Amino acid sequence: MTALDSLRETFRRDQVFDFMRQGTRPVLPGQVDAGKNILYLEDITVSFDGFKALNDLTLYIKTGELRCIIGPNGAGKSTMMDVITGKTRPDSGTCFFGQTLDLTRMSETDIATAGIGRKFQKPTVFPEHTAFENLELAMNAPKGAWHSLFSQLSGEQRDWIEQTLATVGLLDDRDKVAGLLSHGQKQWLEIGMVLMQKPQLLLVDEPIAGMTRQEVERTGELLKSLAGEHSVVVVEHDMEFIRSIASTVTVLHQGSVLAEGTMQQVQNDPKVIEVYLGE
Ligand SMILES: Nc1ncnc2c1ncn2[C@@H]1O[C@H](COP(=O)(O)OP(=O)(O)OP(=O)(O)O)[C@@H](O)[C@H]1O
Repeated sequence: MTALDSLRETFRRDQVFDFMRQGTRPVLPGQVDAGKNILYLEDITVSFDGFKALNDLTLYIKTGELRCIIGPNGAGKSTMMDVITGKTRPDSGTCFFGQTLDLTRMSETDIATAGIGRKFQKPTVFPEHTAFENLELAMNAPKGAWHSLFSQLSGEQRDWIEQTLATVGLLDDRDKVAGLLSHGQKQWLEIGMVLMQKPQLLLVDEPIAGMTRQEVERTGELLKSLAGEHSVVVVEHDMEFIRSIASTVTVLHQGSVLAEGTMQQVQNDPKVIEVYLGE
């Protein structure tokens, strides 16, 4: 048994919490009973026309950590994110959020409500609305735009929007329409929009594509600052960026975990070198 396998065995959810396997509890926002880990993917397989995009994938994300997922094109990174958010259902395997929420049995909406937010690669902000309004719309998204148009913000809601603007570095641009923000600022605004739902787990797809060097640095700082209060999973190709933010890196290859450890450990792993050189 390799060191990675024995680590997996130690943390297998069914060994640590086996009495809880019977079913899911009702979804209550903010009540995910995360322990040491917030996310448990075990033996996940996803096939597309017989091709295994994920192949017995087992992966755990610790509560409050910032984890980077890397891997060559087609390794299964997006498919893994799709399984976590309920967009893709696995053929087999389990995917638990906290110790009791079985994500494979929940709708995409219920998963989002339970506290998993995803920031896609392409920003989808509302360009005609200000940064402040974008966050207001995101806060009210579950209730619909109609509610947003005709409801008054409470002081608490206003504070939360302002606090989020500060977190993503857009307080000075709060009244600027999003269409006029720089590419990097649009990305931060969208991260802010996801944060409005107070997710415990934040999934971020390739956050720095197309950013200037300075924007890349600020994005790294932002993601690091979100870890702790949130668990953050970042899929990214840029090794320099990953080295600057991640303490733990997981390398996917052909739908499974090839290696896991610090950037230095995975970089020196002969299996990883072979896969990347072979690209
Ligand atoms: N809906 C689908 N139908 C058929 N094949 C798919 C589908 N989605 C993904 N695949 C295949 O599954 C494999 C894994 O794809 P996935 O997008 O998860 O990889 P990735 O690691 O995110 O790649 P990239 O870094 O290029 O985004 C690829 O070979 C892809 O072609």
